[in-house]
Amino acid sequence: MPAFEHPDYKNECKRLDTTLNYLKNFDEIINTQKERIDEAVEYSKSHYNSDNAEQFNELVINEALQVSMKSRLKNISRSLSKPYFARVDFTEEGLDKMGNYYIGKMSLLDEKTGEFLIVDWRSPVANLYYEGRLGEASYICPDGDIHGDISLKRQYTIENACLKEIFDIDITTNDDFLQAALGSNKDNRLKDIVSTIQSEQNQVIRADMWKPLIVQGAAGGGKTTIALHRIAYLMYNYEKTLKPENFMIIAPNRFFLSYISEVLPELGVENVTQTTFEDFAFNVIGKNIGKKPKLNSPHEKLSTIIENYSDKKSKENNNIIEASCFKSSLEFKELLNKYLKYIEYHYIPKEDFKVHDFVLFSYKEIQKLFLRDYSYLPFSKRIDEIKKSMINKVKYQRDKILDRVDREYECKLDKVRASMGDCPERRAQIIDIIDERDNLLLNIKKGLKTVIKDYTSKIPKRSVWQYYENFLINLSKLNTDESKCKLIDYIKDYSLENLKNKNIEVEDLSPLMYISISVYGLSEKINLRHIVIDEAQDFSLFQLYVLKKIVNSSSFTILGDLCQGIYSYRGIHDWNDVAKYIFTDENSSHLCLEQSYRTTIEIMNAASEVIGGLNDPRLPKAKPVIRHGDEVKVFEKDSLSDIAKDIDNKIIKMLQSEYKSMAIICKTLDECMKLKSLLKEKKNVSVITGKEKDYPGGVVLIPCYLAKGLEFDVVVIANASKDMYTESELDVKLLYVAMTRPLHELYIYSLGEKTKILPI
Ligand SMILES: Nc1ncnc2c1ncn2[C@@H]1O[C@H](COP(=O)(O)OP(=O)(O)OP(=O)(O)O)[C@@H](O)[C@H]1O
Repeated sequence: MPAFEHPDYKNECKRLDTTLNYLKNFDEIINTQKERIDEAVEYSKSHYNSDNAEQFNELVINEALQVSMKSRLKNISRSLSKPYFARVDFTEEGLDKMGNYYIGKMSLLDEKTGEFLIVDWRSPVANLYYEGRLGEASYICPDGDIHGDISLKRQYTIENACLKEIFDIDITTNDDFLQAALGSNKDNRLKDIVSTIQSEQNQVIRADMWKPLIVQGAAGGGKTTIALHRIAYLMYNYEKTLKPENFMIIAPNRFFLSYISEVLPELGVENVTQTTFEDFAFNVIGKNIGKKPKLNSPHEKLSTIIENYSDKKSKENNNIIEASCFKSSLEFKELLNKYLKYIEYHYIPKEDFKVHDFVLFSYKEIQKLFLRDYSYLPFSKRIDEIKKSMINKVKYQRDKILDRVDREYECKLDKVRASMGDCPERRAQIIDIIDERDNLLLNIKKGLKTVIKDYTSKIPKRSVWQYYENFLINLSKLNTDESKCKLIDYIKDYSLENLKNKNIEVEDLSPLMYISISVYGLSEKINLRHIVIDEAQDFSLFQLYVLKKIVNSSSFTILGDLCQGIYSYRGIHDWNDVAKYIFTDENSSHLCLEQSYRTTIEIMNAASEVIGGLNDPRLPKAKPVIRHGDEVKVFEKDSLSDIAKDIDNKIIKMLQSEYKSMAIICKTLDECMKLKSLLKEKKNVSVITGKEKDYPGGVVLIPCYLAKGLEFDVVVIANASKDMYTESELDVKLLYVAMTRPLHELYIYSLGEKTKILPI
C-alpha cells in the first residue's frame, strides 16, 4: 500500500530519517579517513625508497585500506538512496526485548547504542526474512540455533531516500512485492533481487560452500541471478579467509557476461572473475600451449548440426555429433591418461645422474623420486624438486669425490714409489700420474658445475600443443575398444587436420588444459577455491573433471536446466552423472528451482507443453509464478516478406511502448541475416552474431542458441514452421529456449504450416 496510508507511517519515516542521518555521518567519517590514507599513499609513492622495508609494508597496507574504503564508500552511497528493503521483528526465546531488524545491502552499527540500524541481507538473522513465517521461527548463527517468534515481516519501497510503499506480509497475503518486481520491464542488464529472494532460492544461496551443489532450475527460475547472489553471500561469510580472486563464475559467452555484469557490483562485490570456459582455458594453458591457435566457434558447429539435424541420413552430422560426444567424455580422458602415463614413465632420461664415474643418484633413485615421492606434482614441478635434491647432493658430495680421487691417486703414487728406487723412470711415472690426477680433478670440478644442466637438458621440452598432437597421432594405438576403432580414426584425422591449420575446437580445450596442468601445473596467479558454473547443462563431464582438478576440491556450484540442453550431444543428460563421475567421493547436494519467475502463466504453459512432448522424465516441468498476460499468438504466413512486414509493425509498436527490450529469435544466424534484409526497420535492430562483447539491449535479431540465458520484454519467433522445427530432441529444446525468453509477450510466426510440436 502507499506508505502514507500505513498506520505506522510516521514511525517508519522517523526510523528512515535516523538511519539516513547516521549513514550521512558515517559517509563523512569514512571520506575523511580515506582522504588521509590517499595522502599517505601519495606521499609513500613520491618518496619511495626500495631499501626501506617498513615503508614498503606501510604502502601495501595503505593501498589495501584504500581499496576497502573505496568499496565501503560505494556501498554507503548506494544505501543512501535505499538503506533497507525489509524489516523483521523477532523476539528471542528467553529474552524480553524484541529486535527490529531492518535488512539492507550492508550492515550499519549504531556505535552509541551498540545496535544494528541495518543488518546485511547475508547475515544469519536476515534468514528469518527469507525463510521464516510469522510465529515460531529460528535461524542458525555461529553460536548455534536461535529460536524465537516473528511478530512482523514488512517490506518497503524506498526510492531516492523517500519512503513510497509499505507491505506487511501475513500468512495469507500473496507476495505483492514479488509481483511488482516481476511485472516491471527489463533493460539490457540483469538486476539483483535481494528484496524478493524466495525460500527455495535462499537455500541455494546459503548452501554449504565446501560440498558440491548441483541445481536443476526451471527456465526463468533465477539460476543466473541466484548464482551471483551466492557468490556475494559466500564472500561475505568467508571475508576473513578468502579473497574475491578465489571465486570465479563461468558463463556461456562474453556478451552474456556483459548482460550479468551489474549484479555483483550492485551487491557490493568487486573483482570476482567472471569468464567463459574458453577464456579461462587459454588462461590456464598460457604460454605452455606453444602455438597461437584459432578457436573455432562452438556456435558454427551447432549451426551445422542444427541445419542438418532433421536429415537423419546425414552421415557427416552423425560423425560430428559422435566425435564431439566422445571427445567430451571421460573415456577420452582415460585415453589421455594412458598417454600421459606413458609420457610420465619416459619423462626422465634412462641413466644415472653422475659425474665421471661417480653416481650421485642412480636412475632407480631418480625414478622413485619422480614416479612415487613427487607423484602429487606436475611433471615439470617434480623435476624442479629433484633438481633441488641434486643441487644438495652435488654440494655435499663435491669434497668427498675430490678427496676420493686424491686418495686413489695417492695409492697409485705410493705403489710406484714402493716399486722402485728413485730413478728417471720413477720420476716420469709419478709426473704422469700427477698430471692424470690433476686433469681428472679439473674435469670433475667442471663436470660438477654443469652436471645438473646436462642432466635436465636431456628431458624433452615439449609444448602442450606438441603433446596433444602426439597423443592424437597415437590415438588408435591407445584405444583398445574395437567397436570404437572407426570413430577414433575419424577423430584422429579431423583433429590432426585442424591442428595442421592451427585450429582447435571447444572439445580440444579440456584435453589441452589437462595436459597443461599434468605436465606444467597451474600458474600461481590462478588461486581458485570455488567455481560457479551457469548453464552447466552444456558442459561436458571432461570439462567439469578438469575444473575440479584445478580447484583441487569439490567446492562447486553447478546450475543448469536439462530442458535447455541444446548442446546435449556433448553436454549433460543426467545430473546424477555429475555426482557419480565427477564428485565420486563426496556426497553432493541436489536442489531444484521449480518455480519460474520470468514469464506469464500463458507463455510458460505453452512452453511446458512443447518440452513435455519429449516425454522424458528427467526433464522437470517448470511452475510459473501467478502472473497473467496475453495468450501466445501464432500466425501462419505465405511468405517471409509477409512475416517481415508484420515484425516491422511489432518493432514500431514496441518502440512506442514502455517496453525496453525485444528479441526476434531465429533458429540460425543465416536465418537472422535473411530476415534482416527484408525488414524496413533494420536501422532499429542489432543482429547478435556471438562475437559482440557487449549486450546492446533494444531490439535484437538473434539466433536461438545465443538467446539462451537472456530475457526480453517481447519475443517474436520468426519462423516456427513444420520444416524448421521437427520432433527431434534438439528442435524441441531450441523452441523451448526461444519460448521461455519473454517476460510479457510472445508472438510466433510460421512460413506455411506451423510445427507440430507447438500445441497452440
Ligand atoms: N526471487 C525473485 N524475485 C524477483 N525476480 C526474480 C526472482 N527470481 C528470478 N527473478 C527474475 O526472473 C528472471 C529470470 O532469472 P534468471 O535469468 O536468473 O533465470 P535463469 O534460471 O537463469 O533462466 P534461464 O535458464 O531461462 O536463462 C530475471 O528477470 C530475474 O530477475
